[in-house]
Amino acid sequence: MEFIEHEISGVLEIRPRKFEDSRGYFAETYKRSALKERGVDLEFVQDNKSLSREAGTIRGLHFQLPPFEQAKLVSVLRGSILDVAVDIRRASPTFGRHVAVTLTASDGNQLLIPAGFAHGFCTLEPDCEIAYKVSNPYAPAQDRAVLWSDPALAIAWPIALAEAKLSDKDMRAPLLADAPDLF
Ligand SMILES: Cc1cn([C@H]2C[C@H](O)[C@@H](COP(=O)(O)OP(=O)(O)O[C@H]3O[C@H](C)C(=O)[C@H](O)[C@H]3O)O2)c(=O)[nH]c1=O
Repeated sequence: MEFIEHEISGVLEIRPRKFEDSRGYFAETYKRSALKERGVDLEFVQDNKSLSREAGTIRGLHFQLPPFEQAKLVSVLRGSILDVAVDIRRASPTFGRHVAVTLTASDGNQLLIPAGFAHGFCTLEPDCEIAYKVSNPYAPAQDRAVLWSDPALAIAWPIALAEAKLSDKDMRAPLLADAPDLF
């Protein structure tokens, strides 16, 4: 399992080792002890999966407020996504900055996103299926979003505003500067 640091401390790209043979491959895609050895001691309590049928689908930027804040371990089962984590901790020196990493089923790379970050992705091809672990259960009352296309975030999404496919909820999300509840 290889760990790759990115611009914001705590956000880690993970590349599980693939054991390939004539049948295909085997990979350990999550090992608590390996994360703990890397200084990441998280207990994941829920697994999620989503399928997005069209390329250019945006899901996010979502987060849950304390006491149900969620760290996430994101994997791609089919297709490829641009995965984005935005630091929304007001006291953080990297508040409002983001990490964007292309995750693909073929690479098997993952993104570990600490609590205190808003998470979202854009699909890069049709029929993208993602699976992700979260460290707190779903809590609708604490579920929040900030606008994926907020100019202040300067996220280089691979899709024009008018072409993105997203939910009404995500269309109506507030700008980061206007978000009432952050960390
Ligand atoms: C997140 C979640 C949702 N739901 C229900 C609530 C809705 O009726 C339905 C679709 O939910 P939503 O539109 O929020 O799904 P996504 O847009 O994929 O949201 C996710 O997308 C971004 C990328 C994330 O990081 C979050 O984990 C999550 O918010 O599933 C549940 O029952 N449990 C859950 O844990």
